[in-house]
Amino acid sequence: MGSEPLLSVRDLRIAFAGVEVVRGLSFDVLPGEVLAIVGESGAGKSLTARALLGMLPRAAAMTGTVRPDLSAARGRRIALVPQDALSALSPVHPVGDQLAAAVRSVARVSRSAARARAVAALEGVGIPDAARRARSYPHEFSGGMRQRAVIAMATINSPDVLVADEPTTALDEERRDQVLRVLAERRESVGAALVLVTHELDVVREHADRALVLYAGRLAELGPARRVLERPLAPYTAGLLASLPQHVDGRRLPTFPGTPPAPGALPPGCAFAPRCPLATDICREREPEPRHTDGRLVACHHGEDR
Ligand SMILES: Nc1ncnc2c1ncn2[C@@H]1O[C@H](COP(=O)(O)OP(=O)(O)OP(=O)(O)O)[C@@H](O)[C@H]1O
Repeated sequence: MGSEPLLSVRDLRIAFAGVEVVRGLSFDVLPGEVLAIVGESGAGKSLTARALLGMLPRAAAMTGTVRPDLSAARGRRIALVPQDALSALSPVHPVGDQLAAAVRSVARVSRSAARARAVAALEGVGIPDAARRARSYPHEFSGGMRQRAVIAMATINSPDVLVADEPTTALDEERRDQVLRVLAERRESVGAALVLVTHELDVVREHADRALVLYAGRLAELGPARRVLERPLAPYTAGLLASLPQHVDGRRLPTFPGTPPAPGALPPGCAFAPRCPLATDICREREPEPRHTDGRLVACHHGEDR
């Protein structure tokens, strides 16, 4: 892993109709790393990932910076592995043609060379009899095969950064493991960094180098995935872990009640304070800024006390 970031996000804010849903996020994506973005539904994971690609919904107002802006090099330097392969693939073209078109969109190569690369890419994600299956349409593929085909598509031009937004939610457990394995293999073979949006902490544990934990559109904790999971410093991370059937260091972690606040109705101070077992007056008054603590960034007034 090199040290110069591939992407630097600074004070990213995303709002809809004047209501901020991503509220001042700063982080880097390092070459070759797997950075997991985790948090509950509505935390701003997808929007953050989409901001990296320059693919925010039209109604979104964004401020802050994502540098460099790779949106014009989408498909070449940065590529998306979407949640739903069916909507990402055209229903009216054979899968192999779509992969070949992706090759030809960035490189001047003959049709037959592009086609050969398409077949090799399908082989690379474990599609059996790839030369024949390249002529099939997406609806003729199983769900797992389709998801592998979009991984082939996203990696076919060897991008620097892959962004995968909950790439396995539509699949059963067995296929989920398969698809994550294929994604990890392909990512490694093209040497891309991967930004992996997920709400599954076992996926983070198995696949990520670093974890960015979001709560209500803000950074709660960012650091080496194993340390964040083994010894969470933000009470929110600890609570997320506790929602899984497991213990950390043999200790039972405290669970927290309630649900995240609606974006337009944030409490004063720390957005997590109403659910937090450690909350004190300062938490209800002032939003904590991320601070360097124990090799990571933690946004909690009591992060160091844990
Ligand atoms: N097009 C949109 N218009 C209005 N609000 C939106 C839009 N897209 C997202 N939001 C809101 O922005 C917030 C963050 O959304 P985002 O999809 O990034 O969350 P998430 O963490 O990825 O959640 P999930 O795990 O459910 O996908 C949510 O409150 C969501 O309702």
